[in-house]
Amino acid sequence: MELFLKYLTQPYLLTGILYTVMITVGGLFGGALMGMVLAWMQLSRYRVLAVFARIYAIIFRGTPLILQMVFAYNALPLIGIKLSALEAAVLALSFNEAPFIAEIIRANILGVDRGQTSAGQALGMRPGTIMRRIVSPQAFRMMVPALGNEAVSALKNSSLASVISMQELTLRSTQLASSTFDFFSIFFASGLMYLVLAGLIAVLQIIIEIALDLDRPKPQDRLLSLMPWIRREMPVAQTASAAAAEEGLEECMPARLPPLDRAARARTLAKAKTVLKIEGLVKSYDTRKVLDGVDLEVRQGQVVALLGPSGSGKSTLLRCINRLEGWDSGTIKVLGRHIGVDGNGFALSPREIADARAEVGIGMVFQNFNLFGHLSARENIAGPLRWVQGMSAAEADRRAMELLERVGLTHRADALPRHLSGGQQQRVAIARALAPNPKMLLLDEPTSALDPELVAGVLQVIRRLAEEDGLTMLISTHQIGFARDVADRAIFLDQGSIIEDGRADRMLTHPENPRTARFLQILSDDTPLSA
Ligand SMILES: Nc1ncnc2c1ncn2[C@@H]1O[C@H](COP(=O)(O)OP(=O)(O)OP(=O)(O)O)[C@@H](O)[C@H]1O
Repeated sequence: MELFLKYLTQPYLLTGILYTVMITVGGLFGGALMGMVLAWMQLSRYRVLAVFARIYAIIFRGTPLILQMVFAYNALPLIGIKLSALEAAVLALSFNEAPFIAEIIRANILGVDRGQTSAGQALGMRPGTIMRRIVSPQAFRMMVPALGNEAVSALKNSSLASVISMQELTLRSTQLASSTFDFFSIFFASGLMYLVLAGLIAVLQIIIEIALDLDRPKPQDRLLSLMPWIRREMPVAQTASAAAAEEGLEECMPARLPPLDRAARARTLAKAKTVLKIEGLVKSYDTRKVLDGVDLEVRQGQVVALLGPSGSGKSTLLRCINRLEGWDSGTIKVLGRHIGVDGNGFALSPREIADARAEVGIGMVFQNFNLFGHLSARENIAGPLRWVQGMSAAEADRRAMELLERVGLTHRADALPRHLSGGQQQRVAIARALAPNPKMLLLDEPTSALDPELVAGVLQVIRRLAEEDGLTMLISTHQIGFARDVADRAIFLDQGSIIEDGRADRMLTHPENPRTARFLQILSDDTPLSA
């Protein structure tokens, strides 16, 4: 025991720890930098970069680190690169760690829901902004445990540097043991030192996880959770009316509003300019045609309900308009401008498409809300205003609160999306889409992911946009009553083609095409007709 304690505090071993830490930290730092580059290459749309990254991974994951260290220390001098033992160890460990860290980064980036990227694109964010502001913060939170494992593994691998005479902890323990023959005490002490270092990594990992935890309890709650014997005062259960007020529904659910003055709207719309013009749009996935020659013209202020059976191509059509999808042939012009193609007919880069989206101004609301999961309701709105429109923080914040007030959610401004109900999330998503004052709003089944009691609040918000703002809207919906009351025009899509197009109130009560009639009949059997 005495000997063990002596070795535990011996300067010779303690300085060995210092080298071990230097190799580990250097290797991890270099590995992380190279790993980021490799991950970027693998995710790049340029296939050749991905191939290079793969070849690198095969070589450095497939050969032992000990050989790589020997190569860096003994072989590199042959081509004029002379490194100290420390430099060679750090270099080899960096090259060895890089493909493992790259895979951790890549897996977690791919693990972020695709809808987050679509929402960023629809808001006009450039690919770099989406990666930096939306994807990376979410991916990093998920990759911390795996990076912690990698750090412990690098710590243990640093002991292989003893093979190139690096004076780290393992080599010094071995040297000491061979001169004193006190193997047990020395290796026991050195093992304990490795354990302490690994423990420090685990503590650091926990601290980072707590710091990044969006749901972390307030400090006083955390203290209380360590003392389960202390009984906490619990909030009294909500009454139904309090729950409704919390939902913001009271304000959003007045008695059903009177129908639109269709004659007046028709007169205004007849004079309005064309906002959207689609000609001969054809889109296929593999060999299957999903849109088959769609022609459509929408005027400013017009509210168009897009109806059709599941799989008829409604979402695809909306995504094409915003260039979230490419297509095979045909043209789409928004306010006279092609999104995705320059004046000479050449395809734009993703960055140029993002700028075009932001300039043209098309808002998009998704079926699954696609709020940015790591940002509060307020930041979901204010963030894109700062990053895309270049607004000041104060101005963006003011606009966010103004819009949250419009959708009845100022009291939930600082809540994370996952702490909001589906209806509240969709209302925040609508506020976010409205924030940059879009010329046109595309809504892709905005209520289909909601519980029935939350649908009305969202529909009322949309209806106000039509009536009070005169916003041009294209809404894919199965809410026939809502479409009949709010839309000026209804379009029925079947197998990628528009088979009926007319005044919403007429078409939805007296459809001409038998397939429209059958579809409406099925819906009316299943769902209540009014919003
Ligand atoms: N990324 C994709 N890859 C392959 N096929 C796809 C893809 N996205 C959609 N599809 C197919 O295209 C067809 C049209 O899909 P779309 O989502 O546009 O229909 P929809 O009318 O919006 O349906 P729903 O009402 O169920 O949302 C469907 O058959 C769907 O399976």
